[in-house]
Amino acid sequence: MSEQRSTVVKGARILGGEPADILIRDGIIEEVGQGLTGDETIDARGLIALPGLVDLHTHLREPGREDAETVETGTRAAALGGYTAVHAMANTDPVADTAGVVEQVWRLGQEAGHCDVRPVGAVTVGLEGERLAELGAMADSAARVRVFSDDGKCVSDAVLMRRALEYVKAFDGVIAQHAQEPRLTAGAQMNEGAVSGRLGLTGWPAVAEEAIIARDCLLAAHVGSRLHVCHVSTAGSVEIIRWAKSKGWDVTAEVTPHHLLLTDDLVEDSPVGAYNPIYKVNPPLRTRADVEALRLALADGTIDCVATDHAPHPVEDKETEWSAAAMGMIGLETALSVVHEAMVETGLLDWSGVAERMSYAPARIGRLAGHGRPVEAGAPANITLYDASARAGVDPSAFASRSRNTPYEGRTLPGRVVATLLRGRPTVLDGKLV
Ligand SMILES: NC(=O)N[C@@H](CC(=O)O)C(=O)O
Repeated sequence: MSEQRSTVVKGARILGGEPADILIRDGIIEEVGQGLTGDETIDARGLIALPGLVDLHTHLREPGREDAETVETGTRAAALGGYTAVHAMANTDPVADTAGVVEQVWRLGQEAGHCDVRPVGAVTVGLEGERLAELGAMADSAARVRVFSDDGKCVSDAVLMRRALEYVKAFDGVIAQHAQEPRLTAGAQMNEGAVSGRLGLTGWPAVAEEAIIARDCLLAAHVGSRLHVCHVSTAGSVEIIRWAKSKGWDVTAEVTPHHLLLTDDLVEDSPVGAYNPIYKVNPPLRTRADVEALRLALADGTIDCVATDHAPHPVEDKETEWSAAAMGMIGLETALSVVHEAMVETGLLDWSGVAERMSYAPARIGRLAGHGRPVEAGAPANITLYDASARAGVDPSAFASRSRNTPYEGRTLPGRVVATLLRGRPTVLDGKLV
C-alpha cells in the first residue's frame, strides 16, 4: 500500500517555545523535531502553534435563522478564528431538542467541512422549561450529544434542573446552564448599577445570575452530576464557583472574550455614542471590577475556559432602538485576539495557558474526542498557527460570518490567525479560507 502524502509545518513555536518542525501524515502528527521534510511544506517561521481551538458555545442559527448565520458561514468564521471544533447551541428553529434536529446540524457541519460541529441538545422541549427533551436519544444519535443547554433561557425550575442533572449521568453528559433568574430579570436591558440608573434602563442584577449558579452547584453536588456554567459575568459568580470547586464538586465554567474586555460604561459612552445596541448582550456587560475578577478567575483556573457565545443577528435586529434590539455579539473571528489582549498582554496567561482554556478544557468538558490534544506525536493534527506580532484594526466587512454585530469594529487588536489545520488539512492558509 502506498504511503499517504505528508505535510511539514516548518519552524513553528509550539505554545510559544523554540522553533520546531511538525510532520503530519494521514491527519496525525507523526513527529515533532528539527530538519523534518514532507511532500508539502507550510512555512510557520515566527508563528505560534496552538492546538486547534474548541468552542463550547456557538450560535450557528441553522435551522431557522439562516438570515443571521448558517452552518456553512458560521464554521467558515470559526476556521478563520483558529477553531477546529464548535458546539452549536440548541436555540434554533426548530429547537435542537430531538435526535432528528441534532443529526441534521451535525450532518450540515460535516458537509461544510470547515471545522467539526458538535450539536448541543436542548434540556427541555422547545426550550420551554416544562418537560425534559429526549436527552438519551440525542446522546445515542450520530451526533453523540454530550452537552445539553437551554441557552438563551435558564432552566429555572429546580425540579427539572435536578432531573436533567440526574439523567445525563448515564452517558457522562453535562448540563450547561444559562444562569438567569427570570423574575429578577423581567424586562432587564443592561447591568443593574450606576450606568443603568443614569440611562434609565431596567437593570439586570448580578444576583439574578449568582442565585441560579449557587442553586445549581448545590443541585449538582446533591445528585453527583456535572454542571457547566455558561458565560459567567460577575465577580460574585466567580466566588460561588470557587467555593463549589473547593468542595470537590464537578462544576466547570466559561467566560466570553467580551466579558474579559468590555464594560457597561460603553452603553453610556463609547466611540459610537450612547445607547448603541452593539453592546447589548446576554448576560450584560458588567463593571470594571467584574472584568478584573473574571480575568483573575480565568488565570487561576476557577473559570475553566473561554467560550465565544458567538451570537449573530441581522442588521435590522441590531440597528434599532436599544430596548427593541436583539441581544448578542459575534465573536469567533476575534476571540483569540481578544484573549491575547485581555490575558496574554496583561501577563495573566502564557500560550500554554491559552491552549488549556481555549482547546484542552473545552474539549474535555464537552467530551469531544479527537480535539483538545497537545501538538505532539500521535495526536490528531488539529493546529492553529498564530502571528502574535501582528496588529490590525477590526474590519467586519472582511468577516466570513453572515452577521456583522461585532463590538470591536475599528478597534485595533493584537495577533492574527494565519492558518488552521483540521486533521492535517488546511482550512485556512495565509489568513484566508482554503
Ligand atoms: N448571548 C446573547 O446575547 N444572545 C444569545 C442567547 C442569549 O440570550 O443568551 C442568542 O442566541 O442570540
